[in-house]
Amino acid sequence: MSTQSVDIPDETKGSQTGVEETDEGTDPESSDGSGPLAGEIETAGGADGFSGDIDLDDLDLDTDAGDDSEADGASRGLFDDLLEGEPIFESKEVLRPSYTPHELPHREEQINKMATILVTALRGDTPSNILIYGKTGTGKTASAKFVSEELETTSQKYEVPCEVEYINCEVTDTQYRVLAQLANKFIDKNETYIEERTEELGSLRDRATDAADALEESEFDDVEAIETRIDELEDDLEAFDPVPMTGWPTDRVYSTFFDAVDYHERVVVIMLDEIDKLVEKSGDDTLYNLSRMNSELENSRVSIMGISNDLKFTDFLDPRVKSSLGEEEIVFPPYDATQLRDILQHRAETAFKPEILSEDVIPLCAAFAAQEHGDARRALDLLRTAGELAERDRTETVEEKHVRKAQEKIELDRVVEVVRTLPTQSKLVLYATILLEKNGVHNINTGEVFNIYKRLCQEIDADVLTQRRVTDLISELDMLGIVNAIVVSKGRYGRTKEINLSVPQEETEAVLLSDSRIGEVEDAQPFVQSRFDN
Ligand SMILES: Nc1ncnc2c1ncn2[C@@H]1O[C@H](COP(=O)(O)OP(=O)(O)OP(=O)(O)O)[C@@H](O)[C@H]1O
Repeated sequence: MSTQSVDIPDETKGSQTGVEETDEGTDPESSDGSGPLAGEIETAGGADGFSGDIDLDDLDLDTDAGDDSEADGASRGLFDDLLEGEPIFESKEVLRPSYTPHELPHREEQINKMATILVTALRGDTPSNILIYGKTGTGKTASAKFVSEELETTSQKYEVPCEVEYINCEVTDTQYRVLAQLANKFIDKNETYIEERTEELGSLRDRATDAADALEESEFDDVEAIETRIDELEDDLEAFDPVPMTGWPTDRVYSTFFDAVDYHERVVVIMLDEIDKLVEKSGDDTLYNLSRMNSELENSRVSIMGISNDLKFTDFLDPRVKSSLGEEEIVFPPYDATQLRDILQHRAETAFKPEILSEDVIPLCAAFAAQEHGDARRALDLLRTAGELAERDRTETVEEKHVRKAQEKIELDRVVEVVRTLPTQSKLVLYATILLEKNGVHNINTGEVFNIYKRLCQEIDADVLTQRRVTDLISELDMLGIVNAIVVSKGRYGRTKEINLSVPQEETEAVLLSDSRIGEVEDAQPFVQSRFDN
């Protein structure tokens, strides 16, 4: 609260601190209540009030009434202030990653290819398995989800049973979890199927009880047969046993999943997003089991759609899995700046109020994102952040400078996240580098980093790694883009690394010190300095 007192307009302060106002203040209605931090100001007024002819009772009353209405005014003012001015966004949601666009410009070719393969499902046959590749932000998930939704809608229209199940393998990354999640999803679907079917049969039974010819078009000979079928369905419903998140042997999870899928006739498409993460974490057993299911299923058919950022992940697969999974491959190339411009243009039309974006905003966002690696997610993030910064500046339009600031902010957020999640030893190595830079050392060599690092470890009682290991950690920091380490030859003295920080020093240091362990190094300056004095 205290910081808000800075914003109080002078005239408001005057009217509330003045002694002559105190009497009026007894009437809560008369207080304008617009000044934040009223309590503070009111106390000052009250103190003044003792010097005049004011009844103490009045004074008490005054203080209370003033406090209430002013406190109320403070919070109202806070939001009123922020709501002031024309909003920039029509719907910010449209720019968030969770939003699924209805149109995906520049992905027609890939979408058509997927549809051509999956249409088989609508004819009741098994579609080929599909592997989708492409770098991050190239629209793989968005396109696959778009096609799946269309597939499910069309299957309902033509009453061909076809279902798509989506699993993100970055989150669900073991065979147990994948199979358990699928089993439970299919059990849920089977429950709904049984409820609908029992209802249909119940109504058929009622009609058949009234008039026997109601059964003519059905598969049942008499009412009793319907009753028996309803009982069977109800028994099945009772028998479904959802898989717990841990604890069962894998073959029991697999057979529960298998039975759930095969419960009735349908084609099932299993979409495994970030499939490379699953293989990396737990090998290719899941894929092996899923890809050989069709030969054993009696009622249903399964097709797999794998999505991966990593073009090489199939190198780690068993050759049988590899050939089965990659029956069809679709590549999503990175977007170029012109394509990104189109994508942003489409989204911006619904996301922003009309005429809010100045001319160069979209081209600049597209150019920045194209420089990265043609990532639409990055382009959309930039546009949204630029809008938010403009909103914060309370300007009426989003300008080029907002995009540039957004680019810096996103980059800094990335650095903060990477640094925050480094292991302690890497943080110590990085902190040693920062301390050296702060002391004016450039082109730092590994030995210098190692010496300061050792002192830091001693300060906080951490294990000291060997210089060789520290060199490896420096290489890792280089790969993460946090430092820049180049190998230079020192002639007959051999080779060494020259290390420079590639991220903003102050912010990075602040992130490091927010780690309680690193924060223990209270004042590292003296010993760093002493190293240079020697
Ligand atoms: N052609 C496009 N038109 C409109 N929006 C797009 C297009 N391509 C991608 N996007 C948007 O970009 C963001 C990232 O797309 P998506 O999640 O599909 O990428 P991805 O290739 O699956 O990336 P990752 O591999 O990182 O998951 C999403 O918000 C998506 O809506």
